[in-house]
Amino acid sequence: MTEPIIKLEDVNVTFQQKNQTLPAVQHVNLDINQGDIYGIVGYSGAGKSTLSRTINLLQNPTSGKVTVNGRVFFDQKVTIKAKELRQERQKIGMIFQHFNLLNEQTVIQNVAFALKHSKLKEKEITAKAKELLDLVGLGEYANSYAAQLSGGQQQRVAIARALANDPKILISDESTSALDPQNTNQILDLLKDLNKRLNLTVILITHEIDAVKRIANKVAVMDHGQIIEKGSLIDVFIHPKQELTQKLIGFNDGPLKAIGLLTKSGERTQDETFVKLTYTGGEVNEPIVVKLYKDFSVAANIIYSNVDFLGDQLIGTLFISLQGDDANIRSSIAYLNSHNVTVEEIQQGKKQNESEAEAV
Ligand SMILES: Nc1ncnc2c1ncn2[C@@H]1O[C@H](COP(=O)(O)OP(=O)(O)OP(=O)(O)O)[C@@H](O)[C@H]1O
Repeated sequence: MTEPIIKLEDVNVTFQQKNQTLPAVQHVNLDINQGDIYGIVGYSGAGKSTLSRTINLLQNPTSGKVTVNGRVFFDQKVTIKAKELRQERQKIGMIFQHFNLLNEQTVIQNVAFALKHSKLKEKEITAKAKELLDLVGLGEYANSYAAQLSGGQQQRVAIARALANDPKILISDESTSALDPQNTNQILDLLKDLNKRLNLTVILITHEIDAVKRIANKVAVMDHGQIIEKGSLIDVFIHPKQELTQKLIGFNDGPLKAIGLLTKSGERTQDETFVKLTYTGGEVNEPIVVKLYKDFSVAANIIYSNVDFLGDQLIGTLFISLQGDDANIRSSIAYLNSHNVTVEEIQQGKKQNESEAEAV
């Protein structure tokens, strides 16, 4: 297995504020692989920016270990010389909510500015800046002034500037937070495109879960300086374990409440088995309800169904009640499991009580 491009081991950052000690980042362990789009999501103050700044030592950890591109930057103390750190930082581009462009300079001058200290000659710098502007779809705006561009276009210039030194990693710290939904999606799609074309590793710091949903393949949820949940986007979205994760992703507990109420009111009989089915796109190509009835004599009533997208992956969710002979119900669940449908049985007692408690 290849080494992660970024490895954070038990990273802590503590700030002293007056007489108080503030643990901004606590015991963070994170492996980010080359080519990942890693979403780091959480509410304001969770420690996301501070954590991302430890990657290039813009913020020194209080303790822990930071390894980037195979170089140990920090191991309980800074372990890299200042000059080498400057070189290594060039491999890590950053973009922010505010574009920080030089408004009185042209777009191409803004990008060329990042190459000022490179070994390239002036002509080469101009050619490279033009190439970068083409890459972000702004070639025709090269000679416009930064201030004349829309927010989305200005963020594109900032992206071109961040890519000037051919970084392997791009840290996007709330880069779409100041943009309207259309520009947000265009910038996110550009990041995804750059990730594919350049094999660029992207760290997407955001409080907007939809941004993560649109382009990330991995996600970490931060709360009070800690990573409380992390993993592949699909796993975390389908099986969110922490309450905060459920809240962030807008986990719909309506179906559980409905099942609780149905059983409580006696509308449904005790011999029903309630299940939640989850499947990813293309995997369910037989009509489940018909199949269960025809082959297993199990009647399936749909309580709730939904389809959602994670990137371009379709995720289907179905809450159904199964009625029939117990052995047949078991066989039908086994059938579903063997057809790439995740089946979760809803323990009426437990989930019902939980959902009732929430409903009060
Ligand atoms: N340089 C600093 N000195 C003291 N406290 C700081 C410093 N930087 C951040 N903090 C504090 O650390 C905590 C985490 O801040 P951080 O900016 O990392 O959170 P965040 O999740 O990125 O939120 P936001 O999106 O609002 O910036 C906050 O309580 C913040 O006030």
